[in-house]
Amino acid sequence: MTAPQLVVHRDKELMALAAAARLITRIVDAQSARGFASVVLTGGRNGNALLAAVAASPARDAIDWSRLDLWWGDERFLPEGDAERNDTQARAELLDAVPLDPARVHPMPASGGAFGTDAEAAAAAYAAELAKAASPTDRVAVPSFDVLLLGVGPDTHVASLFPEHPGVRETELTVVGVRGAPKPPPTRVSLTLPAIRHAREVWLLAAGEDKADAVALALSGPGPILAPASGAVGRSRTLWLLDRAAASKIPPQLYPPDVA
Ligand SMILES: O=C(O)[C@H](O)[C@@H](O)[C@H](O)[C@H](O)COP(=O)(O)O
Repeated sequence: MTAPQLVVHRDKELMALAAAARLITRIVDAQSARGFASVVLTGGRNGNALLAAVAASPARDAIDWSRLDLWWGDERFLPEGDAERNDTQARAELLDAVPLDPARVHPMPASGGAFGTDAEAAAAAYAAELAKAASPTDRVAVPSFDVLLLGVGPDTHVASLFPEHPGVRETELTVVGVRGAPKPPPTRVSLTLPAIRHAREVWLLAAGEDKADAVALALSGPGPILAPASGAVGRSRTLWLLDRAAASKIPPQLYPPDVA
């Protein structure tokens, strides 16, 4: 397991711009190497700010949008088109402005659709969609995502995996229904840690003073049950993208780097 890499930017605006540049480059590199790229989006303010910065980037069309697979790490289990849904917000920030192949965009099911209010059935359907896209070499039934983006909650939650809740304890399923989420809305669908950990790279986004305790706790290694963000690690890279405020309580032995 790779040690987390920390990158601290002056403020959340610069963090979003720098993360967008980083994501564009990572997608272009993946497409150049393998002909396509696979990215998992996150909800939340920092995730949306990153998408807005990609949309505004002069380099954005270096990406071949027709060869980009988009998935979601979690979704608020609300009716299709609801303004609070992560995919609704992602479409407004970026997706509706770029020529994606709709067949390669995989929103999580909405409530009131084919699965009614059954979040567990919706989760099982998304797990099946992920499994179909996985390759025989994938040891977990999800594709080898190039980048899996995660916002980090003030309680160290990532996706819809909350401290000491059932979802964060899941070790077999790749997608779960979530009920009673502390962050509204209460019913959600979420990737689990086994699915998250199958990503080549996991990028965690946290900005603002209100995340400083969560960042410091997650990086101190209390284990994923107490701090789900600490369990969100990539196979080849785990990158924390922070602003100074969110990094302000990181233990000194972890950051800033010792300058010889
Ligand atoms: O559905 C959601 O709400 C998100 O997926 C959630 O995991 C979010 O990323 C964090 O709560 C951080 O949100 P902020 O970036 O807005 O603080």
